[in-house]
Parts: sequence; C-alpha cells; structure tokens
Amino acid sequence: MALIYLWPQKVSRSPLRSVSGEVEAELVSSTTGKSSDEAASETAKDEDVLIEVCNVHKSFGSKKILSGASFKIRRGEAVGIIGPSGTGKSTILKIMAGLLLPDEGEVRILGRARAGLAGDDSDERLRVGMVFQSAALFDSLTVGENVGFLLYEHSKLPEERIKEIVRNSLELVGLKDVENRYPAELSGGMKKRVALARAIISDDKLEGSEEVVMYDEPTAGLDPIASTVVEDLMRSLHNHGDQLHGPDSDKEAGGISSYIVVTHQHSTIRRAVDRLLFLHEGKVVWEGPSSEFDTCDVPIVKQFSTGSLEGPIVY
Ligand SMILES: Nc1ncnc2c1ncn2[C@@H]1O[C@H](COP(=O)(O)OP(=O)(O)OP(=O)(O)O)[C@@H](O)[C@H]1O
Repeated sequence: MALIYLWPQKVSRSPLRSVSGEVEAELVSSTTGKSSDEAASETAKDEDVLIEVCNVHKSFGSKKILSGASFKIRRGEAVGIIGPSGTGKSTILKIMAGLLLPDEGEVRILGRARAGLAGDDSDERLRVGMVFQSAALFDSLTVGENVGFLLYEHSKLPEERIKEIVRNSLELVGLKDVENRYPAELSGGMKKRVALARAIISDDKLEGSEEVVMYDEPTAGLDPIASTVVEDLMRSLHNHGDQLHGPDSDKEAGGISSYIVVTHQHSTIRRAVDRLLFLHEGKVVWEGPSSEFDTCDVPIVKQFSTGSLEGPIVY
C-alpha cells in the first residue's frame, strides 16, 4: 500500500468564495428542498464540515469521469465511498486530497475554496493523510525511515524525537521493534499497517491541527482476519493525538477527526464506516448509514450489495 502524507493543505486565503445560486440549489435540493439562500446560510453555520466537494467535474481526455459530484465530510465521521469499478472513487479522493485539480467545481477545506494543488502552505488547520492501495514504501529505506520520511526531510526535529514519534506511531498500529526491518521483510498486512503508521505521523509544531485520513482500498488483498485488524485500526486511530505524541507531551492533541475509505469489501463497509456515499456515473446517487447497506431497497444499492447481474449497473 502506497502512502503519501500531504503536508498542510494549501488553502486559499481569499474570503469564502460563494458558489452560484444554481449550483447551491442543486447541492441541496435533492436532500432538503431548501432555497439556495437558506442553504448558503446553513452551510456557513455548519462548522462541522471539514471538506465540502461542490459540483466537481473531471475528465481524462475525452472520457468524463466525474459529472457534478457533491457531498460533505463532517468532523467525527467515518465515511465509505462505494460504487462500480472505474466510476471515479479514487479520482474523487485525489481531488479531495489536492493531488488532482477538478475541471469544474471546487473543494472547500474548512469553508475556504482550495486554490491549486496541495503543497506547503501556512494554513495548518487541516492536514490530509492518504494511504494508497498499491505498495510504495521505499524499498531501500527501513520501516523507521519510511514512517518518519517526511519528518526527516522537512522538519527540524532532532533525530531522537523523530525516532520517538515513529516508535509511537508504529505502536499505535500494533507493530513493535520493526523499525530496522526493510519492507521486503514484511507481510502484505504489515506493510499496510506501516503505511497507516506513516499516514498518522505528524510534526510537533502541527499538533492541535485536525487531520483527515483517506484510505484507498485499505483491505484489498488481505485475508479476512488481517482485514479485521486493519478495519479496527482505522477506528482506533481516530483521535489518537495524545497517544502519538506520548503521555508527557504538552502539545494539544489534534488527532484524526474523520476518515474516508474507498472500498469494495463488505466487511470494511460494515465494520469501519458509518455513512456511505454511492458514486455512479460521476455523481453521488445514494447516501445513507452503512447499517442500511444490506437492507436498502434502492435498486442500484441492492444490486451492488447482492452482486446481482440484474439492475441498473451494466458491465
Ligand atoms: N491519470 C489518469 N489518466 C487517465 N485516466 C485516468 C487517470 N486516472 C484515472 N483514470 C481513469 O478514470 C476512471 C476512474 O478511475 P478511478 O481509479 O477513479 O476509478 P475507481 O472507481 O476508483 O475504480 P476501481 O473501483 O476499479 O478502483 C478509470 O477509467 C481510469 O482508467
């Protein structure tokens, strides 16, 4: 599983850019039926919204992948993004993380439209960690060097402090005394846990800022028990800040406020997420509690949860 830690999100310093009434109306009409003015004022008051995806469109060449995706991620949520293969789930994660730009629409981070891609910036209110499915730990670096990579490269922390943070981070994902091993010496499940440890690592100076972690198919290819371990870890890493920085830390704990998981695994849907977004043909076509996934009568959700060949999704 590859990982990238996106240092504090680049957030435009310009005042909150309002979306057009038309877009705002479209955003809310399907769920609340409220006018765009009412909706705009609600949005402004909704301080729990960490990330808002507003009418995002994205094409690759002539292929339209996203065509008006809109949703919100709130503080404290564990959200799953599901949908057929190739429907744009990984693409929307990358757009939220600032690794890809939308063609149209915008992503708001804590109420401000993000301008450009993620990068070094002075806005330290929200950090985004991303855990990719494919393996991209650096083979020539030890586990400890992989986990602490960005701190070694970008922080001025003394080596001993980085080692301590790395050790705490690895302990949080249930790995002890593996710092000096190389990725090739680990099982697939251990590599995924190393990637998780790397996703949650942070610099002391950023403590107190919030973090959202995005997982792209974190349990793909794992046996059912290893999947359960990773699913429970995602839950338990929520609000880990004090543990990560040690009991004696005088830093205000930040911690993982919310996480977003792209997954096809039923066990991950049931165990690791609370709310589901169903993406199809470039849009969110259904959202609801994950507890309703198995019983939902909406044809597209029913087809997906049962794996039926009959239904709106055609291969
Ligand atoms: N950088 C890119 N250049 C060209 N096409 C791309 C690029 N990234 C993704 N695509 C295409 O966009 C479509 C959506 O890809 P994406 O990985 O977002 O789908 P997904 O829903 O995550 O699929 P899966 O469930 O199979 O992982 C695919 O057809 C993919 O080939």
